[in-house]
Amino acid sequence: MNDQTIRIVLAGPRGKMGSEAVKMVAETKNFELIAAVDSRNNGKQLKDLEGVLPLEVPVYDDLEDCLIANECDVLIDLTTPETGRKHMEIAFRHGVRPVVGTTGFSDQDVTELSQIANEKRLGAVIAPNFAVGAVLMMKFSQMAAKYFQDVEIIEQHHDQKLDAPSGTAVKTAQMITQNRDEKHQGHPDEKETIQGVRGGSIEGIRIHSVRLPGLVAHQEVLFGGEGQTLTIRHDSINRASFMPGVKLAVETVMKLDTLVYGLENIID
Ligand SMILES: NC(=O)C1=CN([C@@H]2O[C@H](COP(=O)(O)OP(=O)(O)OC[C@H]3O[C@@H](n4cnc5c(N)ncnc54)[C@H](OP(=O)(O)O)[C@@H]3O)[C@@H](O)[C@H]2O)C=CC1
Ligand SMILES: O=C(O)C1=N[C@H](C(=O)O)C[C@H](O)C1
Repeated sequence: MNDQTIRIVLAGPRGKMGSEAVKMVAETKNFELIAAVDSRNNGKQLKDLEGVLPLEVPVYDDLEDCLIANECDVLIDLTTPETGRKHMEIAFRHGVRPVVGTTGFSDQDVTELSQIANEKRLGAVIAPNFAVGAVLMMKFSQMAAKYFQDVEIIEQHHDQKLDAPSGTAVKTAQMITQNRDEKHQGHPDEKETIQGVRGGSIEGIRIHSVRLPGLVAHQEVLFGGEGQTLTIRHDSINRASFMPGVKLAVETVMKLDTLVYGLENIID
C-alpha cells in the first residue's frame, strides 16, 4: 500500500477546513483528489469555486452520485454533523473509508457508525481535533486527572462555529473521565443566578464555550488542588495546524478495518 495512490473525495471544499485540505491533498505525493462534494455547485469544477485551489476536479452535490461515478478509496468530510453522519453511511455502502473531522456527533452516532465499520470491516477515522498539539493537550490532561480530580475546561472558537461545546472539549472530558471518578465540580449547594453561567457538564466536568471573531481554536484545561493550579493550554492560530493530522489519518485509515475515534489512537 506504501507507494499506492490514495484516491480521495472531499466534502466541504469551500469551507475553512475544506479549502485547506484541498491544498494539502494536492501537495501530497500519493494522494489524488478525484472529486469534491459541495451542495451548491453541482456539475462545476473546483477551479470555478471562489477561495479554492483552481483544480480541474469535478464537483457533485450528492456523495452517492459522486461515488457511483468515481472509484475512490477515502472520503474526507469537513462539513456539518448531519451531513457528516449521512456521508459516512454512504461511504461505507460504497466500500470507501471515511476520515471525518466534522464535529458534533453524539456518542450514539459514534457507536452506530462503529458497528457499521465493523460489519463492513472498513477502516474509518473520526478525529475531533487533527492538531498534534491538541492531541497532546488531551493526553496531558488525562494524565493530570490522575493527580487532580478538580477540573474545568474553557474552549474558545471563532463565532462561525455551529456546534458547542467543541468536539475537542467533549473528547478531552471523555479522556479525563477515564482517570477521574464522577464528581460535580464546585460547591454541592451552588445555585446559578444566571442560567448556564456554570457551563455545561460531562460527568460533572464543567465546559465553558467562548465564541468571538478573531479567534481560531483554543482550549484551556484548568486543574485545581490544595494550594496550586495547573493549566494546560493549546492554540491553533491557523488551519494549517490541522493538516498533518488529516494526512496521517488518510494514510492510516487504509490499514484499518474498524472505526477509530480520536487521533490519539493512531499517533505513535
Ligand atoms: N477535526 C478538526 O481538527 C477540525 C474540525 N473542524 C470541524 O470541521 C467542520 C467544518 O468546519 P469549518 O471548515 O470551519 O466550517 P465551514 O462552515 O467553513 O465549512 C463547512 C463547509 O461544508 C459545506 N457543507 C455543508 N453541508 C454540506 C453538504 N450537504 N454537502 C457538501 N458540503 C456541505 C458548507 O457549505 P455551505 O457554505 O454551502 O453551507 C461549507 O462550505 C466543523 O464541524 C468543525 O467543527 C474544524 C476545524 C478542525
Ligand atoms: O470548528 C472549529 O474551528 C474547530 N472544531 C473542532 C472542534 O470542535 O473541536 C476542532 C478545532 O477546535 C477547530
